[in-house]
Order: sequence, then C-alpha cells, then structure tokens
Amino acid sequence: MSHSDGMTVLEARDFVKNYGAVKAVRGVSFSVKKGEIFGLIGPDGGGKTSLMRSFVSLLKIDGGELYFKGRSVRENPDFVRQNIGYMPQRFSLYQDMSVAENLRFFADLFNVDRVVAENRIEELYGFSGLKPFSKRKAGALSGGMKQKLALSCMLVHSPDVVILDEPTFGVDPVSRSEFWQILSKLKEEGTSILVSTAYMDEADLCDRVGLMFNGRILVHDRPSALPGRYPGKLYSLCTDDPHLVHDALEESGLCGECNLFGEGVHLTLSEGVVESQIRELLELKSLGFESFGAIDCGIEDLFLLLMKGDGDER
Ligand SMILES: Nc1ncnc2c1ncn2[C@@H]1O[C@H](COP(=O)(O)OP(=O)(O)OP(=O)(O)O)[C@@H](O)[C@H]1O
Repeated sequence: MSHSDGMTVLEARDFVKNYGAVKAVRGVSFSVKKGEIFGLIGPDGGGKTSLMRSFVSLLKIDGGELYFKGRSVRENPDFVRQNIGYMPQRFSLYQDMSVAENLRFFADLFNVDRVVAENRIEELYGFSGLKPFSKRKAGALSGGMKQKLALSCMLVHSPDVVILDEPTFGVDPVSRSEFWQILSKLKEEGTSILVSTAYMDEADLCDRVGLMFNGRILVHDRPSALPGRYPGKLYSLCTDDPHLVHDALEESGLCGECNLFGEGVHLTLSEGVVESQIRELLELKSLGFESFGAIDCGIEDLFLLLMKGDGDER
C-alpha cells in the first residue's frame, strides 16, 4: 500500500530499533517533506544513527514502518539503496586518490554515464568550491574539505533525497558554515535532506527539526516555533561563580528549572516565587552576580527541560 502524498519523501511511523536488550529507537514518528531540510538534533547515543541506517535499509526494522516516497523500506530495500544518497558518519574516501579520482570512482560505482558524470562533477565543484583542489590527494585535504568531498561523492549520482549522519562533526566553524551553505544550495535545487547533528546552533539552518534523545523524538517543529513551546518564563543570571550560585538556587527550592549555562545559570521560578526573592537569597549568601533578568528560551533550554521529562531506563 502506498502512503505517498507526493510531498512526503521520508516517513517514520512508530519506528522501533533494538540491539538485543538495548532500545535504541523507541517508537518514532515524523516525516520529511519534498525540498526541505529536516534536522535530527541531539546528543550522542540518542538513536539518530540507528534511525538513519534503518532508513537506508542497512539495519533490520524491529517495529513500526519506514517509508521512502510512499514505499515501505522493509519491502523495497533495493529501490531505497539505489535512490537515497547516504553519507555515514565515517564516509570512506580513498585517501591515496585525488579529489577528481574519488568523484569518478563513485560515479562508476553508481554506473553514472561518463559524460553525465563529468557534467555532474563540474556542477558539484561549483557547489563545493573543490575545483582548485581537484588534483590533491583526499588524504591531504583539511577535515572540512574532506566532508565536502564525501558529500560530493555521495551526490554524484544525483539522488534527490539524501541522509547525512553528523556531516559537520569535528569540523571547524568556518567549514561548518560553508557546508551548510552547500546544503542550502542543494535544497534550492530541490533536494530533500535529512541531516543529524549534535550542534544545537545548526537547528536554525533547518526548515524543521526533531529533538532526539533516549530513542525518542521529544518534539518536532520549525526552529522558530520551538521557543514558544517552553512553558513559563525563563531567566538568565550571569555570575563569576555559576556553580556556587546554581547549587544555592537548587537548595533554596525557589526555582523550577535551574541549569548551568555557559557563564551563568538559566532558571524558572517556582510557583508563587517573585524575582526579588532570588536577589535576596544571593545577597544573603554573599554570592555576587552581574545581571539577572528574563530572556527568550533557546533550543538548548527546551532540550534540557524535555530531556528531564524523559527519564525512562534504557
Ligand atoms: N551495534 C550496536 N549494538 C548495541 N548497541 C548499539 C549498537 N549501535 C548503537 N547502539 C546503542 O544504541 C543507542 C543509540 O545509538 P545511535 O548510534 O543510534 O545514536 P546516535 O544518536 O546516532 O549517537 P552517535 O552519534 O554516537 O552515533 C546507543 O545507546 C548505542 O550505544
């Protein structure tokens, strides 16, 4: 039975993946629409890789269903493998081969016609900026350039749906930004992208994101809609002693949420508590602070809150 509405390219319905007793993915449902960038965001071990590898039919599905363009992944493994571009966490480039040779190798692997391949490789050079390095050995490229080459190799057979597993992991900030610019160009070209990352700041670069933790997608929405999902008012307190302040606030019972955050603490007030009580407590304990005031919630704040609500055993 087809589940395609023409606009949905990837869909998970109550998808479950176990490794023996380890519940890696515990019933996940979401979809990726044609021409959008959907980000799976979350810390290591949340289940992102298991979900992605299952989508490309590299792992057995233990429950629920995954669909690619309306077809069951379980029943159509060859169709899936031929038509989805998949870039795993450790994409194997041939280190002793040049950039151009790697690209031609992957074109041959996917049986891309020679002329079509050369045109596509030129197009990919345009996307990636790798042309000046075409003769350089892959092993001699920087980390960021290696990831761009891996992406290009994966795109050489022109898949219109791609799955990228933490493609920017360990890459410097400038190259990360350049990599996302390439993804944005691909999207403009009509490519649909499912991409995972542990970098929360990459959420804003996606059309929609799913926050994944402990085998579940805790919430999925447009990045701009996520702050609105935070219940209550959030405060930021900047201090030189974030640990001491955090512990004092936790002990006081004045806060609902209380999390260390960079150079300070993000907190909510317990019911009936007013802002001045926080100031008074810190003065009483002789704990200094530079500023204290309400702020807009960020994606990390929401994630911390939702993660606490998901305390199931593995
Ligand atoms: N082959 C395996 N055998 C047993 N457990 C596994 C296996 N692969 C993954 N796991 C476990 O499944 C859970 C989810 O792992 P998964 O790799 O899917 O998460 P992730 O969010 O992609 O994290 P990472 O970025 O580290 O890969 C983790 O607890 C992990 O230890």
